[in-house]
Amino acid sequence: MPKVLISDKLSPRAVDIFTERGVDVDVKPGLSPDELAAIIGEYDGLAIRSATKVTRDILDAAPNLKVVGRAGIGVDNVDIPEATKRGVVVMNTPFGNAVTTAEHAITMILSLARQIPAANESTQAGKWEKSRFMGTEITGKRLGIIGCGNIGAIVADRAQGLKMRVMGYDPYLTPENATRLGIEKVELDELLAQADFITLHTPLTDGTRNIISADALNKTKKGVRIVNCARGGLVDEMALAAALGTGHVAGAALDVFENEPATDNILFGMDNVVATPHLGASTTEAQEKVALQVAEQMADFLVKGAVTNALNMASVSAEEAPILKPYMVLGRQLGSFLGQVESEGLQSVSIELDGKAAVLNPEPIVASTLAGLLGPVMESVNMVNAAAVASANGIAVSTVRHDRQCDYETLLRVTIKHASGSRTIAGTLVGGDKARIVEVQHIAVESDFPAHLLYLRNYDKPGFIGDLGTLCGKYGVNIATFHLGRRDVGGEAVALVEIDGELPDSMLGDLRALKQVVRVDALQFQQ
Ligand SMILES: NC(=O)C1=CN([C@@H]2O[C@H](COP(=O)(O)OP(=O)(O)OC[C@H]3O[C@@H](n4cnc5c(N)ncnc54)[C@H](O)[C@@H]3O)[C@@H](O)[C@H]2O)C=CC1
Ligand SMILES: O=C(O)CCC(=O)C(=O)O
Repeated sequence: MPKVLISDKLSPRAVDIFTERGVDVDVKPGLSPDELAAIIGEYDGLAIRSATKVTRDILDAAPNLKVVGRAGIGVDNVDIPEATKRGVVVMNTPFGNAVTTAEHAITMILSLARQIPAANESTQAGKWEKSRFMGTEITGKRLGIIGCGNIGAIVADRAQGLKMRVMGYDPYLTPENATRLGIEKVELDELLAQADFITLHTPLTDGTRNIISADALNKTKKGVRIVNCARGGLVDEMALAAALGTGHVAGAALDVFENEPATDNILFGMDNVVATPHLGASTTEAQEKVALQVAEQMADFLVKGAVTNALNMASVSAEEAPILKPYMVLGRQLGSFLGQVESEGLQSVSIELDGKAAVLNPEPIVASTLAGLLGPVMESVNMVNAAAVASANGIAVSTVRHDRQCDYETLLRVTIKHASGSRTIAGTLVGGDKARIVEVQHIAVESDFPAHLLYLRNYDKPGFIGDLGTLCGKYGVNIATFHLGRRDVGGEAVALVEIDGELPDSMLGDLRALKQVVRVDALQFQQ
């Protein structure tokens, strides 16, 4: 039974879902990095929110880890490139807390406009400072949204309900979507110059770090108010403190900070600052949704092979997973055959899907084929990183889905081009799920993918089988199955010979010396 660790505070519904779906679960929030590293080796899955940092050190200590599930949106606490290298799928729940976070941003806008937190504190302290808390109306004010994705779009909708005029800066926002969302699409400088309120809703990336810098703040309108419910690091906190100090920025409401937990920060204690401790996603409804969703996704992956909302792998639905699985095995074995035969100078790979295979989601099949192909040549290649590894090594990958009559009910063909030529192999599924070779170099020949297979290219001449049998006898190698194919009588031929156990190295030399033999490869297949 797969085993998952929940290392942050998640709704208890997650435990129920894991248990109902056949996954063992331990709940241990608040572990230090060392404590987590000491136990993570036992687990197949790790479910987190934002407190757990999934670093290279944690991944190094997790040889069995297959999936990290983030109950939330931002995954900047997970080292995705390192997870990918190790074949660990990283999933998030991209929608579960979006409404709640957008509502927090709207709350922050209103809190700033009417100075609610400070007014509350003063009133409850027995002061009656009516004239100190003069507010600003938000009706008709310009709201600039930086990042108009899921959350930004919901903020735009709610702000329009409050009669704000909404503009947005997002390089990936199409004019059509901007019109549909009622957002005036502008460049960053225009937004900075015109907005009365600026709210941030981008991920933290190299492109967005310090997007609100000292320079950007200089371009803003005097009296602007700034809201950040996305990530600390988007706003330069020193520059913001300076701009608040001069009064150029009238107020800032921050849910997120450069260093969290933020127990000390240059902005704390300033009159016009509202701060919350990363509460954007903290409503009962959102936490229920993300916990439930992450548990469902992780359990479906670990139990059925379904992949949903992964950031480093193609999606596979729970319905598709059992159908795709045998094709992924077939692709891996065909790839492995070619990868063992031809390991040098790979230039391109073409994966053709014919018959029933042509209507399937090709991405997982292609990923598995590439993992099989590159595995014998490169270390640490897996389904999760195979496409990236191929691309990084300049190997062009193409997929062809044929819409034509096929001799087989279903067929996969893999063709590679390498420095000195090309190789091709095709396979089918027998009985719906058993991988079988049906062609090598366009020569019809049938074989399973046994643990040990001799692949011989020879000439179709009398004496070959006798010579091969004699050598096997001499070395004590038992032939389990024997399959022959030829292009034409007396011409190029192929033999696929299943043997019981590994081929002795010295026998390989003797086989290659046989006069009818062109090449011999001793192949091994994962069972
Ligand atoms: N405070 C909290 O508790 C929460 C914070 N978040 C944060 O909110 C962020 C946004 O979440 P979603 O809207 O769901 O993500 P999303 O991926 O739907 O939207 C992000 C948008 O940012 C845009 N973007 C990327 N680079 C940009 C750039 N350089 N300039 C302007 N726009 C850029 C993208 O095109 C995209 O439209 C998350 O990445 C997460 O860090 C999310 C949930 C809760
Ligand atoms: O889990 C949380 O409380 C934080 C949520 C968040 O920041 C996110 O989903 O990106």
